[in-house]
Amino acid sequence: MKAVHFGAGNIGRGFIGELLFESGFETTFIDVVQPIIDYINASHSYEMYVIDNNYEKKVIKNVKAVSSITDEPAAVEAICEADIITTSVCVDNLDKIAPTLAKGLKERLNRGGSKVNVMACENAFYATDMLKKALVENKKAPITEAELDEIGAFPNVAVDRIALCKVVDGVKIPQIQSTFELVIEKDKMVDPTAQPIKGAEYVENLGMYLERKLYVFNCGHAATAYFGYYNNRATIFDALEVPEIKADVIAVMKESAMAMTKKYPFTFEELEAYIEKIIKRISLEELHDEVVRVGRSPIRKLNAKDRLVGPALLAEQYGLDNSHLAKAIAAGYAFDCKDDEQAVEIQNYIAENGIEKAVEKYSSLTAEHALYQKVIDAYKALKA
Ligand SMILES: NC(=O)c1ccc[n+]([C@@H]2O[C@H](COP(=O)([O-])OP(=O)(O)OC[C@H]3O[C@@H](n4cnc5c(N)ncnc54)[C@H](O)[C@@H]3O)[C@@H](O)[C@H]2O)c1
Ligand SMILES: O=P(O)(O)OC[C@@H](O)[C@@H](O)[C@H](O)[C@H](O)CO
Repeated sequence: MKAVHFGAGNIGRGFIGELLFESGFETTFIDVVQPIIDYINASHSYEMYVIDNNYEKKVIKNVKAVSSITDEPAAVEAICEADIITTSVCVDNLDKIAPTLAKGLKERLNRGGSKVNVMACENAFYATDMLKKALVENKKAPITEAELDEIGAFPNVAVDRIALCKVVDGVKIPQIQSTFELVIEKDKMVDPTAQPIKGAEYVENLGMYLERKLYVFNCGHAATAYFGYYNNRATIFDALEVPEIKADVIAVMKESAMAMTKKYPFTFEELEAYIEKIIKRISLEELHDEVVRVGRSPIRKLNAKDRLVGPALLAEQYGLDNSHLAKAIAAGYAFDCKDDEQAVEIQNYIAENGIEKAVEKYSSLTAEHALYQKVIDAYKALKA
């Protein structure tokens, strides 16, 4: 069995690549970073380490890598031959992989190939749907929605594993936490009874798992990163060592959890137990997970559908308290990390246009939302 995975980064190699290997796939990674491609091809294997298991070394075999920049025909060929196609490139890059993927799927269709599952393993609100939209909208390799439906199936996915890396000789080597969850939208698969990736869960009600992951876990994680950054803490562990930050983060997660209980059949007690488990996982000292990694790409994270504004709006819709979420969003707007392109863009925009216009532009909030003024007030309080 053959797999194609776009993005040989922390999650690509440290999570999806491992599960594909354990499930018997021969995986072709498609990436744009030549040193990673060369490293994988040197031995057709790669190493990864399990942080919370005494850095146990795992070797993942039966892999190769191709560059979509210098060898797109090889990428297209791999897509034509694949039994499954996955991605983990960050949703901001889905439009960049779309032309190569579209070219491959169109060629597969022209050759009369079989229908293939395509899944975007990204932290976002229904990332596979976003990928499908990017495929249809890409101008370089036109493909219609009808053609996509003829050659592919597009299940959404919830993806959970803390995957970091250590740089050795210029190559990022994945360092992962043992706990993981990969939840797949069963009814959208080519064959809803098949379970091609071992270790994954196949469910009919993905929404509740996806939103719990993004709106509770990633929500609390991002809040920790932004509060921590504001308070000059380097890592998530350091941030959660500060009792006030920890209390605020738990309050943020509970506001989000309360909204989840209105939308889905979760009890608040279940979600409290989930929050406790997540706080334990993210505050493991050995992770050395930097607040700048967890807070990265704030334009993406402050989007109305993403992990902070998404649950805050949901809480508002149900008439629930979202004041701690508003404070976390404000801290996101205060994230002035110079090494993060998106943070620099937001800071420049705020400097030129003010926080009000920034909140309108990046979070699509207007004075019609009660949340709008709460975020602005919280931001001004932070800056006072
Ligand atoms: N790291 C985690 O703990 C974690 C956990 C769950 C989900 N995720 C999600 O997984 C995705 C990837 O995160 P990551 O931490 O692995 O990031 P990463 O930066 O380590 O990996 C991204 C990879 O994508 C590659 N890439 C970028 N643009 C590309 C393009 N146009 N074509 C091909 N490859 C391209 C990069 O070179 C890199 O190797 C994100 O959506 C993230 O939200 C991450
Ligand atoms: O990957 P991002 O940038 O969407 O979010 C940063 C972290 O919250 C994220 O990578 C978590 O570590 C991961 O989602 C855990 O499963």
